[in-house]
Amino acid sequence: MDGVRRVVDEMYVRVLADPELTHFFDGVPMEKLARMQTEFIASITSGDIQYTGADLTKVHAGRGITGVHFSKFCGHLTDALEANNVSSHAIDQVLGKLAMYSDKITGSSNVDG
Ligand code: HEM
Repeated sequence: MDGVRRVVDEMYVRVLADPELTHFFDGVPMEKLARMQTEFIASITSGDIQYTGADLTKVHAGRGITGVHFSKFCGHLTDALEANNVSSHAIDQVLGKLAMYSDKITGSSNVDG
């Protein structure tokens, strides 16, 4: 969990510095978000951890998140994983799992992605 948390913190530094993504996080309690995101990523990469946060479809609905935003977000995660010396094989596995959630994240705004 500590390793995942390091990666997640680094990812959100990059996401918040991205002019196309930062406004989505205005007013969002980032400490709680980082905690839940850590739990979520840990849960999809290890069978021992259970995600206890909000339903991903509900929490992202109505925010106007497109496939382009989703891809950029995953790009920042990739950079954060690389910066923490995660192997490219393991990175591919994480990205492959996350790709399965893209419909939940982008919802009905998935028009251009
Ligand atoms: C693989 C992609 C993604 C995953 C796995 C993911 C996962 C999560 C998780 C676990 C939460 C916390 C839920 C809770 O508080 O219980 C969350 C919240 C949030 N996500 Fe995502 N997310 C993804 C992509 C995105 C993208 C691309 C955006 C916007 C560009 C985004 C914007 C948000 C916002 C604004 C919240 C905070 C909601 C709130 O607390 O009010 N997410 N996400």
